[in-house]
Amino acid sequence: MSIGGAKNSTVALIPAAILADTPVKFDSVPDILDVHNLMLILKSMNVSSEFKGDVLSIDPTNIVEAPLPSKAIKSLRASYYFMGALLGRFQRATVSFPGGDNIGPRPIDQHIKAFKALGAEVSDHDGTVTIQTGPNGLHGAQIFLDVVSVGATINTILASVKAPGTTVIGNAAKEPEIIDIATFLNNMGANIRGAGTDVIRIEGVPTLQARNTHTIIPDRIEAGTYLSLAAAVGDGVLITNIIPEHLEAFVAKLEEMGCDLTVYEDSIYVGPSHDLKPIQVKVMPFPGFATDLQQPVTPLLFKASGRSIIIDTIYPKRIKHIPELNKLGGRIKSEDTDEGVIVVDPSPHLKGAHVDAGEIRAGASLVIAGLMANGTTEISHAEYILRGYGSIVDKLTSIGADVKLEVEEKV
Ligand SMILES: CC(=O)N[C@H]1[C@@H](OP(=O)(O)OP(=O)(O)OC[C@H]2O[C@@H](n3ccc(=O)[nH]c3=O)[C@H](O)[C@@H]2O)O[C@H](CO)[C@@H](O)[C@@H]1O
Ligand SMILES: C=C(OP(=O)(O)O)C(=O)O
Repeated sequence: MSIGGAKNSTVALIPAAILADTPVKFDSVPDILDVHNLMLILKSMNVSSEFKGDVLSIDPTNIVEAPLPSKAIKSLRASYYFMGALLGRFQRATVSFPGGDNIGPRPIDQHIKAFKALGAEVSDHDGTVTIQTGPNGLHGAQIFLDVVSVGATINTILASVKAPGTTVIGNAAKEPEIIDIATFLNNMGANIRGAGTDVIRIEGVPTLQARNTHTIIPDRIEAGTYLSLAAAVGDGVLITNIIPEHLEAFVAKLEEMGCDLTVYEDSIYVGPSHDLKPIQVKVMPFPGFATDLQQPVTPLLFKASGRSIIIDTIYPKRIKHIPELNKLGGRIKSEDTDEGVIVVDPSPHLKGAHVDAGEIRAGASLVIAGLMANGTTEISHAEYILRGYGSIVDKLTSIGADVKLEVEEKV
């Protein structure tokens, strides 16, 4: 089975495309709902886009300022990248407050702090954020983020990449997706240094022009999800198109449990698991164990010989999967919802049931547990899963799972 392009890169690259003065092309684009919703948002600005195979072509050369469709904006978190991208393009932006999955509070104060430092005025009325600049537009600035935020780091890059002067982002997030966005922009003529470290320096440039197709990095969260699935129920599965360096913390934990993994240059083989040990996982910003993988790893912990503990320091309220997994026979509880402590006890007798996805990664954990369980599991609100797992039915079928999608709804 092969991993697709990273959702969290793609959903930033598409808004970033409107900064270009030429058409832009991406390949290795995952066929996920978030991409289709972003294409609707582009259309509302007269930006044409075409998605064929795994190539997405975007032509922003006739872009106009227009109200953005609020249903599409609310369907995904990453619509906040239009704040930074529109600011970079037009020196102003009006975007409704982004949606995204319910995984606890998700403030955007650090994004706003950065826009203000770059010279913008920001106001928020009835869920719509209006960002304006004076006659001189944006300018470079020194910004130190109070919390390590992927979204605020990328949004600051988008807003400042064409702003005259030097911008320095301190305490920047180091996720691989940030490097991917910087690579795309630098290949168009941007001057961004330090992406992937916690200090990023940007010299503003007047124009960005695409000269080649940008290949999106593989999705490390999709990869981690299928690694967990393969370790939990597989009889030997090879997962290809992986950058193992992006999954070191995750792979280390699976090895600590006793999973049988062989890591190659760009693929990982997962052998059948026997005698798994419990683990303690503390979620951290990259290169730590990703919060987006705490739910997908949980069903695997059911197979361990003792109690495992997960502490989600990033989203302590990311617990929508718990009651649903328990309906399948899981034995999980959230002990301290302020600290994000989740306790997972051995749960060897899973039984199919009707459960609700609730959000993307909770949904992914239910798919894994459903495949581990005896009998049939029916997952409602599967559209959350389709937000981020391209061709999931085909991929699961290719490794022998019996899965079907009954109704394909948009979020
Ligand atoms: C589209 C996308 O890339 N989504 C990912 C991104 O979300 P997102 O970019 O929204 O997450 P952040 O990295 O910004 O959030 C990290 C932490 O900082 C806090 N925070 C963030 C911004 C802010 O202005 N103020 C603030 O307090 C958040 O509440 C959270 O506790 O990174 C998360 C953390 O790896 C992942 O779970 C999401 O899958
Ligand atoms: C929470 C996630 O996505 P988003 O930030 O797009 O809601 C995720 O991918 O796990």
